[in-house]
Amino acid sequence: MKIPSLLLRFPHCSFSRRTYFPNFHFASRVDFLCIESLTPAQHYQTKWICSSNGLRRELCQQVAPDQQVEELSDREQRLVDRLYSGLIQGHRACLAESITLVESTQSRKKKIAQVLLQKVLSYHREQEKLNQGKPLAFRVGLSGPPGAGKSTFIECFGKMLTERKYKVSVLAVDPSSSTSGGSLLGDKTRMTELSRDMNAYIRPSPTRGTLGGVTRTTNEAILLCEGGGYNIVLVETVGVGQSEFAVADMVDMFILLLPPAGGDELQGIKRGIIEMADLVAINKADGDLVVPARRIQAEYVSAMKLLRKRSKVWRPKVMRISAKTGEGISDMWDKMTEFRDLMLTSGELIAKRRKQQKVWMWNLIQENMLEHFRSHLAVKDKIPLLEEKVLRGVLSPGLAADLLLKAFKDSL
Ligand SMILES: Nc1nc2c(ncn2[C@@H]2O[C@H](COP(=O)(O)OP(=O)(O)OP(=O)(O)O)[C@@H](O)[C@H]2O)c(=O)[nH]1
Repeated sequence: MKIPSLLLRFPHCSFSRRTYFPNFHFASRVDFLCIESLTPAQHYQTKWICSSNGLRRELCQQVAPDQQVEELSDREQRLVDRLYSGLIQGHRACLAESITLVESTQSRKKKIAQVLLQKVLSYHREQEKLNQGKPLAFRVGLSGPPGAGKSTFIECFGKMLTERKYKVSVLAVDPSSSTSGGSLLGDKTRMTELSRDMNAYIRPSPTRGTLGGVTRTTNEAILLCEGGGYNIVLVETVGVGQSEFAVADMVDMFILLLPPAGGDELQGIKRGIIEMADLVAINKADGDLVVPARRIQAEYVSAMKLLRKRSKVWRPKVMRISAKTGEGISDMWDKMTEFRDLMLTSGELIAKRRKQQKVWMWNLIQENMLEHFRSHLAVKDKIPLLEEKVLRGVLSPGLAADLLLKAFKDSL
């Protein structure tokens, strides 16, 4: 294996490079060694990481951008170039068009979208290197039951951030729109003031697709927003389904927004979501609702003490805010930046992002494999027949699955 370049090296550790690369004449002590190699034949980039735990190989990039570019027609290439340059110059129209492209289910458009994404990723890597390896944007997930005040909060919070010279993008994940035909997020006029702000970009939820599809495009939309210079990316979801679990796997910090109501009114909220929250904000702590908000805050503070510790440096916080009056919003941002800084300096943020990349990869594989399986010639025609036999009870589901899987494997 050709190992062309040494990227990182941290001193202070007892670890001999000679152990792993006998042909290399190494300096004696290194803590962490990271070597990247690009093997064009294999079409992927490999990163070798040595630590005191041994040597491991990580797959980093699918394909170098210029290898894919060759496959595009001149017209498609011009489209990629136009979107890319518009995007990195911060044109909102190009960002919107790029997100529409990644949301497309048409195979040619999907291919063009992947080329664009690769270009954006390369740009992203360069920018991160210039930023001393620190992430360019803070990715925040926001979830809460309908009526908790998410739009009111985003409007108030977003305006505060743009006034502080941040560029904010808001992405909505709402797979309910694909199943129920109506969108909980995005349909009505929400965040009217923020949507007029030149330093904010609001993307309503895509109106079709499975949860897997919507989350894939949301992950890609996050990258595009970051490429467009947005340094705060808010991903909003309704906390009554599965989407919030998917969102928690895309962001640096996960926030749960709750109204000052207990028990019955929060039935839809799953316990699991509370466990994922890095910060719980009890909204509407104004007027007559201050007292119930205090009570709910105390309840959550004690409940969260019992939860499993997920970070070495951060204990989830419970705060009271009012999105209507703006009270507590600035303090909440202070807590959020405290979280980001602690996670960054401890290395947990980077580790979390790496893990998320892996989850993302497996989600994509799962989704694509199933699609590939269902449409494969060896099984496509057999599926209706076997399904029907399973429905009539003349064939067990296990045996039907075995038959289909065998037909698929034999054809490989
Ligand atoms: N008193 C008070 N009311 C609030 C506050 N924030 C939101 N509301 C009200 O709560 C209602 C719901 O607010 P939204 O912002 O639409 O809530 P949402 O979570 O976005 O709701 P969905 O769009 O249905 O998911 C509205 O009538 C708001 O005016 C607050 O801080 N205090």
